[in-house]
Amino acid sequence: MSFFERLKTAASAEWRAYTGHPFTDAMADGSLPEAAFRHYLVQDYLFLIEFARAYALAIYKSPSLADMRESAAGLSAILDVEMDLHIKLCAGWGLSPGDLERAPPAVEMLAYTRYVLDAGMRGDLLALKVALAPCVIGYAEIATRLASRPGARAATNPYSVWISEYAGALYQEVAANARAQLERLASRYATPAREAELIAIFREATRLEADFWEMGWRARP
Ligand SMILES: Cc1ncc(CO)c(N)n1
Repeated sequence: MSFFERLKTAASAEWRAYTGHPFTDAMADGSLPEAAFRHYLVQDYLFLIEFARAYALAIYKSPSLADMRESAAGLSAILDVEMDLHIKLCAGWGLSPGDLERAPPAVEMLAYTRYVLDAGMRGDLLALKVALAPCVIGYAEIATRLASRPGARAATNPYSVWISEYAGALYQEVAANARAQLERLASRYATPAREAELIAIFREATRLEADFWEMGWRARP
């Protein structure tokens, strides 16, 4: 079993709660109230700013130049591609990038990003990449599942743009690269003695991902 499969198996309850959250199903069938999505997306913009910092930390923590380049590509995928989706969707509600940056941060956003940054600061690159794994690999898995639902990508679904972005080839490739790098790092740095510590980080980050959906879900009118 691959390292990532072992992490997922060890945190299967948390992984299910995250990847199968009702918020995601409501995006697929278009029934999610706009207010909930909007609250989620504004907080997700703030989240991505902090995640960009986490990728910058991963560059710093990289033992090799190849690792450095991988994290630099991840950083660029956030700053130059993913955030454009948020800017475009929020512009439709009359929100500028400045408005988004000034939004009051929600505790769920703070808890998740602080957790990942802390795991990365006290740990090595593998620990940091384990903390980042639920994010990028999880969204790729969620979007693929949602895209397979009938009507999910239809123009009548207000969330089709979001689903198509994360189910699209570009994001799927970012996730596949992240997964491949995780396996390479695990083969170099994961020891049986470290497995419990790494599983604990993965489980906690996955739980905080589910809490992030829950934050949006609670914002339904
Ligand atoms: C909360 C959260 N997790 C993962 C992703 C994927 O990058 C995102 N944009 N937001």
